[in-house]
Amino acid sequence: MKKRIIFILLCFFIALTVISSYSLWFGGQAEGHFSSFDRLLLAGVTVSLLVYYIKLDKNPQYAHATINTEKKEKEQNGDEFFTKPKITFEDVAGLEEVKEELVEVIDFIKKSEKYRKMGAKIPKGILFHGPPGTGKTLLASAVAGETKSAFFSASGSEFVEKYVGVGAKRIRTLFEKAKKEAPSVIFIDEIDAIGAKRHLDSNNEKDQTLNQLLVELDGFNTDQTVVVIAATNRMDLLDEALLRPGRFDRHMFIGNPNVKAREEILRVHTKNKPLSPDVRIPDLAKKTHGMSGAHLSNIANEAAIIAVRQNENIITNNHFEQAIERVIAGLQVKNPTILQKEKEIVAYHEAGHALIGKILNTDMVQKVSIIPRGQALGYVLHMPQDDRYIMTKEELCYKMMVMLGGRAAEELIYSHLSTGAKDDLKKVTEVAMQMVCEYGMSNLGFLYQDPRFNQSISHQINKEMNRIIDECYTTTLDYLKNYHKSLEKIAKALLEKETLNCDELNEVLGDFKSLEDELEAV
Ligand SMILES: Nc1ncnc2c1ncn2[C@@H]1O[C@H](COP(=O)(O)OP(=O)(O)OP(=O)(O)O)[C@@H](O)[C@H]1O
Ligand SMILES: [Zn+2]
Repeated sequence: MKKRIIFILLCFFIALTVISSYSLWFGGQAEGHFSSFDRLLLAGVTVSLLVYYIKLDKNPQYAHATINTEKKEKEQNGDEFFTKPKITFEDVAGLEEVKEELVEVIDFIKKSEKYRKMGAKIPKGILFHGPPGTGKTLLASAVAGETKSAFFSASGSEFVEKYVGVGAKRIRTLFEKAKKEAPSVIFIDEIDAIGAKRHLDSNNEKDQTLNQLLVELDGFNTDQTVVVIAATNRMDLLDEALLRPGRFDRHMFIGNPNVKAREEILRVHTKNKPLSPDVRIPDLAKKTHGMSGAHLSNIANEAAIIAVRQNENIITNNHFEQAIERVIAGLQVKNPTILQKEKEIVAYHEAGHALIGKILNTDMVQKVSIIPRGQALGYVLHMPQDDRYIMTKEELCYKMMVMLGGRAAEELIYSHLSTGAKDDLKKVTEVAMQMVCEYGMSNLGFLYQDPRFNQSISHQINKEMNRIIDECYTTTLDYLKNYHKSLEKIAKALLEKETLNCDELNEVLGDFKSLEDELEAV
């Protein structure tokens, strides 16, 4: 309203100024009505009004109408997804392994010409998967920031929920725009919203959107530097077509941070905050086991808010304690003492797996961790091995013993059983079943057995499987008893650091001798 009144006034004064000058320029009738002073005054008012009007026009409050039309135009040509982020890898704390993998992609975007000359194809699709709030979005924008690329960010749910019927069209526009602005990074968060498994009988909006996405992924040429990054918390839901080579074929797991990474994340988020000397970031990192980067950034922010509310100009350790309590309450996490006890059990369980692996010298342990991942409370990652087509009976037994190492360690240390070995036991049972029924490696002889067709023998099969598993378990327990000190060492290190890589594990074990080494020594 105000803007309109000023506009009318402005027009009026411009008209008056023109009329007053008319006589001056053309010697007209009006000469007698306007003195030189009047003309000067009129011109002054007009100029002031003009300046005021321009100022109003720039004020967002009054520029609303213009913004709305601009927004509509942007939606039509895909600009609504577009930004040029300033974030770099420095703003992303931890996640070192993922960053290392991404360096290659960054190099490609920066020096795409060099790669193209060699006939190398651009790594097109990258899939970030892992729990929420772990920095997937942050990392994707950092890739754009590091390479000074255009960043197009959209969420899968936007394509199906808000714009029913136009999802496919919007995907097309998004890719067209990104190609035009290349080098560019397209980020599609919550890809599962459009990329979930398709059903044969349906041809709904979602399937059309997904089909369009597949077409676009297949469609771009090698001379266009466009990298597409998608993110999901539910990789298991995705349609296999999306994960095929040439589409999202590079999968990177973005997990919750370990204690060291949590410390770094807290440092990033407290960088510009006034901290009291009693705030010890390493201690805060220890207290926030199992939390994501988003939780930690939330804690830093909450602590600052609490300090302001208490009229203090510096954030103290007490403020952080309160903030952590609030976030924990929000998460409805079990109380910290139970949490600590469970963490210990998980530490011994995972240490058991890793140690049996080392004793038997089976697959090389790449990483041991007590940070929850999916349904598992901890995990041991083995070095990817060459494809094996044949395994000996001994190797199969070793495999089962590594799987049983978790449960055996729990029994040895706590002498009671927990539910934590469910998955291990399932896998062990499968191996034992194959040994008895398919590989002829039991007292039942060489016959291929199918318990579904031969009910009468299923009792004997179960007995054999039990015998094999029991023997493996007893040996595993004996090994752990003999190597008790090493088990303690690994568990303690895990409780302290939460993850151990191959070198760190070897360091913890010191001059460790595997069974093979021992035998050789004899
Ligand atoms: N590694 C990290 N370093 C610094 N800050 C982090 C990190 N991880 C998460 N954060 C903080 O948490 C916020 C949320 O992270 P982000 O949106 O990237 O998570 P996400 O994995 O994409 O989550 P979602 O799966 O819910 O989309 C970030 O804005 C940042 O403040
Ligand atoms: Zn286990």
